[in-house]
Amino acid sequence: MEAKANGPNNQDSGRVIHGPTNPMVTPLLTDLYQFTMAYAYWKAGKHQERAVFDLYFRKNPFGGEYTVFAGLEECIRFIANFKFTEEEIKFIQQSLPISCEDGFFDYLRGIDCSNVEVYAIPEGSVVFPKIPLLRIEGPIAVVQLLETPFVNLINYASLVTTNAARHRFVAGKSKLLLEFGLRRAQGPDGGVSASKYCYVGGFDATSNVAAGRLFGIPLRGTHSHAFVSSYMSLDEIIDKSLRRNDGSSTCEDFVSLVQSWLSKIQSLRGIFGETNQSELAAFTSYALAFPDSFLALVDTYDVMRSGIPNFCAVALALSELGYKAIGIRLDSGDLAYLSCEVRKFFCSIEKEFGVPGFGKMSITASNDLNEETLDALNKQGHEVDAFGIGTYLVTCFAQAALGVVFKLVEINNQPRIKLSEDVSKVSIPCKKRCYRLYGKEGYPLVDIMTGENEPSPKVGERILCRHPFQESKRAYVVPQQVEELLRCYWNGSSDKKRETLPPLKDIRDRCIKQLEQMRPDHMRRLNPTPYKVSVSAKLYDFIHFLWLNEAPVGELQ
Ligand SMILES: Nc1ncnc2c1ncn2[C@@H]1O[C@H](COP(=O)(O)OP(=O)(O)OP(=O)(O)O)[C@@H](O)[C@H]1O
Ligand SMILES: O=P(O)(O)OC[C@H]1O[C@H](OP(=O)(O)OP(=O)(O)O)[C@H](O)[C@@H]1O
Ligand SMILES: O=C(O)c1cccnc1
Ligand SMILES: [Mg+2]
Repeated sequence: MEAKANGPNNQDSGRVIHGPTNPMVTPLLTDLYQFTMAYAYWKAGKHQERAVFDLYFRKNPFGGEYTVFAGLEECIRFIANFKFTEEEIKFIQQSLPISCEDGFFDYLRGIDCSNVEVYAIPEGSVVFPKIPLLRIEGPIAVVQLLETPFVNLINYASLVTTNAARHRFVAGKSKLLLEFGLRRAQGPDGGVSASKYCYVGGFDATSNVAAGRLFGIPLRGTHSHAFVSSYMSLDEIIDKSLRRNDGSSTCEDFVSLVQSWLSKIQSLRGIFGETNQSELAAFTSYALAFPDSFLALVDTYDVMRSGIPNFCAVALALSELGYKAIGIRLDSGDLAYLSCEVRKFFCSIEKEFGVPGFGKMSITASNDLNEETLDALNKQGHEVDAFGIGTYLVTCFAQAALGVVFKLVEINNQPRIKLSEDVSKVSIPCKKRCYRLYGKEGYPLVDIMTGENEPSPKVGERILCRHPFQESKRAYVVPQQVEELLRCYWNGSSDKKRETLPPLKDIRDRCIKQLEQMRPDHMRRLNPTPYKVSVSAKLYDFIHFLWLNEAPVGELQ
């Protein structure tokens, strides 16, 4: 699925930067108006003017006070290979008015991103509203064409990474989190991207095999109800033999061994009803196929009256042959109550039959889980070890989009501002530098934006941090650590040093580490404290000077 690499400078420490993961990501994956604007810039002779754009979002998603930034690598892969094919040029020509001059299409033929620079916050970082995630500088016509694909590549990636991180936060560090969303995702790219970015956000594994291959994400899975209901009786099992785990001998009739264990469980536990025999057949058959890693879905008929005794009979038979079953999955019912009942049952079997570790077998839960249900389970008390989460996670059910924007902040070294009746939509002008200032306790305290040529904040030196728009909101900070946020990830064909693209695992590690470093009150689900985002005193004054300059003075009649 990797597109060919054909860009101007697509070497990363000697490695080729491949095209975007999804071959649908081409220079045509943009809005028509980017081409009409590019034409108008060209027609006016303005297309080479040097522009600076900021890519940022305005509000944290899911009612939270943090966001995890993701999608950067795909953006860099895109620009490293940005080049129109002849066929694409023809299509653009057909799509624009016939009056558009041929010279524009010759211009498009020649463009790539060798004059573009991208500064970005490292992927996997915790980020906040208004701070540029990317600062893109280059010829205005080219950078304009990048707006839509960049916003597209970052919006969902950051949203779903944040969603995954929030699920991880509620589930707790010790739980195994499995992403099961492919079937419910918004199309194939939604599915593959979800698997990639849920891993970044702290999930442990995915059921999505394509994502496992593309990104090296661990693959995990159980089995479905169809497997259980496809069996009618134990007679269907033809080859009943199973070699002992140590290879010393073979049990010729594993089915009978399972049945004898089931009788022992029934007599010892005083269970008089019959368990479902087709379910027993399915479990036995699955154990014969995977004796080393037996895990059964136990809720097809009745969890406590059938699924669990059947599972235990198979697991005990396996144990007699030296194998250790993994555990069960629950996919319906009251997951808190059932998981506790199952754990008690496992523990009693461990005691009654003297099978060490039986009580600790893994309990996986699935079925329409989300942050709220995980939270409810925690409050009730449960015995679940692993959660399989699909629909709510990958569709980002609680919030449809992050609302990433791409705004012009400077052209030909002239700062630009976008005004709005809604103050939160006023853009912050100038090519900027951004810093994270850390406090005494090691927590990030505030992010601050300054003009490009202002001196950087210094450790131990007091600096005034101002709310960009509210005059009365300001604070002095003496940082204990200063981290510059924007780093160079793309510098066209220049020799300037740039960051290499880290492996996905490193992006995930960064995300987990940064989330752990946040002050807990920013992270809590109910009424979290907003993290402060500020500007320097100088930038504050400039924003307001420009604002007054650009806003027309009204006239009262
Ligand atoms: N103890 C619990 N506390 C809060 N929510 C729970 C608890 N146990 C399960 N849930 C959630 O309740 C919902 C139950 O859904 P629903 O009633 O549709 O399923 P079900 O009847 O259990 O199973 P089926 O899929 O067979 O219909 C799911 O979203 C599940 O995650
Ligand atoms: O519930 P989600 O978070 O989306 O997790 C994935 C779901 O997909 C599977 O079955 P499916 O939903 O296809 O069938 P089921 O509802 O009958 O279990 C699985 O059993 C989960 O229920
Ligand atoms: O492996 C599983 O149990 C699984 C995979 C996808 C969806 N639901 C369950
Ligand atoms: Mg379901």
